[in-house]
Parts: sequence; structure tokens; C-alpha cells
Amino acid sequence: MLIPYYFPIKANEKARIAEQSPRPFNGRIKQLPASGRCRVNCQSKLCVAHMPPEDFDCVVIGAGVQGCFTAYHLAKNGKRTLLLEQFVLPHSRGSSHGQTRIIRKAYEHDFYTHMMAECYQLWAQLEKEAGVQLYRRTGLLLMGPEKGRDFQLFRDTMERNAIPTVTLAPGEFGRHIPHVNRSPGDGAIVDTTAGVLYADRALRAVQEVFRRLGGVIKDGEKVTDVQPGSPVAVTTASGTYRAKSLVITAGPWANTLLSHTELQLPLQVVKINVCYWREKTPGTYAVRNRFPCFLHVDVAEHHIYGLPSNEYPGLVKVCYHMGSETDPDERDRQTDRGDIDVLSRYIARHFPGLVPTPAVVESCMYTLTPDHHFVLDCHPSHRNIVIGAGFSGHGFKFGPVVGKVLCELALGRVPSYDLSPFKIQRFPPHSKSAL
Ligand SMILES: Cc1cc2nc3c(=O)[nH]c(=O)nc-3n(C[C@H](O)[C@H](O)[C@H](O)COP(=O)(O)OP(=O)(O)OC[C@H]3O[C@@H](n4cnc5c(N)ncnc54)[C@H](O)[C@@H]3O)c2cc1C
Ligand SMILES: O=C(O)[C@@H]1CCCCN1
Repeated sequence: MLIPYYFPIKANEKARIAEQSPRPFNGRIKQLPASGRCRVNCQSKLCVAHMPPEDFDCVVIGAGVQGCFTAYHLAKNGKRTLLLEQFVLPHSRGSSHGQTRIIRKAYEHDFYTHMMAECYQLWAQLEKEAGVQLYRRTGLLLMGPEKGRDFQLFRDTMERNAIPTVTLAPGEFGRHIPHVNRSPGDGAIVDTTAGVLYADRALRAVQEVFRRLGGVIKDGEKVTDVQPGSPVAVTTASGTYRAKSLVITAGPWANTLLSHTELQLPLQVVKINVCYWREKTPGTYAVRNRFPCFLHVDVAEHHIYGLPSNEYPGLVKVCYHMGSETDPDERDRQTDRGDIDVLSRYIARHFPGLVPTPAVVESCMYTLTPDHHFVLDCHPSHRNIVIGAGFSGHGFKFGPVVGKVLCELALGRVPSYDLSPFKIQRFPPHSKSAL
């Protein structure tokens, strides 16, 4: 259920969460003696539960795209940084896995388009540092009712920001974009800066550079407790780590982590069916034949988008920009396929060169905020805890800049961007009657 406000957790809820969390050494750093050595005479040489804490400048929880880039920027700033990940890396249980993501400057709001300029530079920098290609330019075809609100918002933002575009008049659409049936009344604009990011490869690259910079990644270590304070302490099954600041970039698990800090955000986690559709004639919509990414707005209740066939030869990724609510730990129990029915009808109507039954269906999750804008902010009660959450299905391309601003917040610096659209305070405050 969507929680329409943020609120401190009630005492009985906290007790329930505490009960479910295995807490080595009660998870309370203050119970360790000043020497940092185990005061419990457990006689075991392999005493994990009573290990002395380790000190870092910053601990980052969650090695998805946002946590990895935050850790990377912290390490670039010479900070001793620990990146903790609950699963063994690489994994496919969060939001950042998979082969591809769209990168584009086309947006409905200036503040995203402004951030994209630096994102492109930082992606290119990572490509150089890691010696791998992470971006392939394809362009993004924006389609939608020409008089519709969403289409106009995109078009106006692109115009205001002088994004290089090509507008396709109805008469010339088929010549440039063959094998796509355009709806009458639809406008079509190509953001020529857009393209594909190789997501899994990008995560590997940023983790590798982070390690090269002296950063420490501990995977297979789930954080089970957070003790706010200065230093802040986080506990996993392997021990307790202390740091001057903490960044929580836990994707769909953000609220689980935040429950240890008496904060809940209005986040809704949904499972996305990532569908690939077979080309009737291989190559029809191929990246090598310059078929672009596309975003079709106002064609269904939510946007429909796609990427050219590339990662799986002969298969085109076309997805619905919404899914059904899920518990991130029970993702595979969510079996709703209503979105796939919408997509099948869409494919049959608009993409005559695709078989309208998905050939491959993978899973991913969105963590949605009510306005679909990110949360990039300090914790309201603990300023050395920084939160990056609610990336609402469009955060990957921003990873390098999100990481930069979360790093700035963690270091107590003035962030490079106006973060007012991303503040926690934009959510209506806790109202007693609603609890
Ligand atoms: C199908 C799909 C398509 C998308 N398409 C695009 C696109 O085209 N372009 C774009 O820009 N964006 C896109 N996105 C959105 C983008 O992928 C996400 O916004 C982004 O990956 C979110 O990253 P994250 O780091 O916040 O979350 P995650 O990747 O989920 O990372 C959070 C990490 O925290 C770890 N964690 C959680 N709890 C704990 C704990 N207690 N202890 C330790 N570790 C923990 C998790 O295991 C996970 O690895 C898409 C998303 C999906 C699902
Ligand atoms: O961020 C993106 O570019 C895409 C657009 C459509 C929905 C999924 N994310």
C-alpha cells in the first residue's frame, strides 16, 4: 500500500522489525568497550559477533548503480569508503542489473535535462578509466499525441534547453523509422543525443575503478542494523562498522533500512516484467541498422518504451513503465501479467515486424515516489545519514551525478545542483490521524 507521507515508526513496529533482524552483539556499538575488543569472553578465535568495529570515513549501503557511483566519488575525494552489498556480486535481485538502459536528455523537467549534461561527461570519463564502452548512441524517438500534455512537456523542455533534435513530419516518418505504425495525431521527435548504456558492464566498471582507488567492497553482507550517531554504526552478520557518515542507497529496500532510523518514505516498490519480443525478420529493429530507442507517451495508462535489438540478437526490448506492487524479498511471487497483455496489444498495433508474444521475460523493480522524482537528501534527524532513494524507474542514466551529489552531502559540502525537487520535506508531513 502506498504510504502518502513520511513518518517516524511507532514503537511496536520498531519492536517487530528488531525481532526480525539478527543482531550480532545486540547491534549496539556502545556496548563495545573503548578498546574496541570483545568484552564477552567467548573464547572463540573466530568470534564474528564480537569483532571490533572498523572505522571508515563513509559507509555506503547498497551496490546498485547509485551506491557504486557514490562510493566511487567518495574514493575519488580520498575518503576511506566501505560499500556494503547484501547479495554476492553481480546479482539480479535489485534494480540495476540487466544489459541495457536508456540514456537521454529528453525530459519533462528542466532540472533533469540540466543534470544530464554532466552525466554524459562522467559516463565518458568512466569509459576512459575502465577502458570499456558503456554508451552507444542510437537516438531516442519520442512519440505521443501532439496535443497531449506529456508530449508537449518533453518537446518544450528539449526546445528550451536547445537539445539537438529532429522532428519527423507524418509524411517522412516511415522513411526514417520503417516498420513502425504511427498513430494518427501523434507527433514524433528524435533526441539525437540519446542512446543505450550497457548496465551490467557499467556496474562492473564503476566497482573496479572504486576498488582501484582503494575502496572496499564487502558483498554478501546484509546490513541488519543502523545506529545513528557520530560515528554512525552499521551491523552485518560479519561485524559492526563505524563511519563519520552513512549513505543509504538500498533501492527497493530503502524503507527497510530507514526503519532503523525512525523514518519511512512514501515509496512503492513494483515488479517490472522486462519483455523481449522476437523480430519476424532478424535485424528489422537492430541497433546496427540504426533503429533508435523509443518512448511512446499517452498511448496507454503509462508510457511504453523500447530499445533496439542488440543484447539478445533478434530480440527487441519493449516494456511498460509500470508494474504491480511487490515486497522486494518476494519479487517472484508477484505474477501479475496485465502489463504484458497491454504490451502484446501495443506490439500488434505499432510494431508489425515483431511477434506479439514475448520471447523472454525477465524481472526488475522500480521504487516509486508519489511524484516520480528522486529522493536525494540528508536524513531529517541525523544529518550524517544521506539518502538516495525512489529513483522511480529512470535513475540509471543519472548514476554518475547522483553519486556526486550524495558524496557532497555525505561530506557536508554544498551540492552542485539545486536539490529542492528531491527533498524529503516535499512529502506531506506525518499526520496523526492518518497513522
Ligand atoms: C526494467 C527497468 C528498466 C529501467 N530502465 C531505465 C532506463 O532506461 N534508464 C534509466 O535511466 N533508468 C532505468 N531504470 C531505472 C534504474 O535502473 C534504477 O533507477 C536504478 O537502477 C536504481 O538503482 P539503485 O542503486 O537505487 O537500486 P538497486 O540497484 O536496487 O541497488 C540497491 C542495492 O542495495 C542493496 N541492499 C538493499 N538492502 C541492503 C542491506 N540491508 N544490506 C546491504 N545491501 C542492501 C540491494 O541488494 C541492491 O543491490 C529501469 C529500471 C528497471 C527496473
Ligand atoms: O529512464 C528511461 O529513460 C526509461 C524511460 C521509460 C521508462 C523506463 N526508463
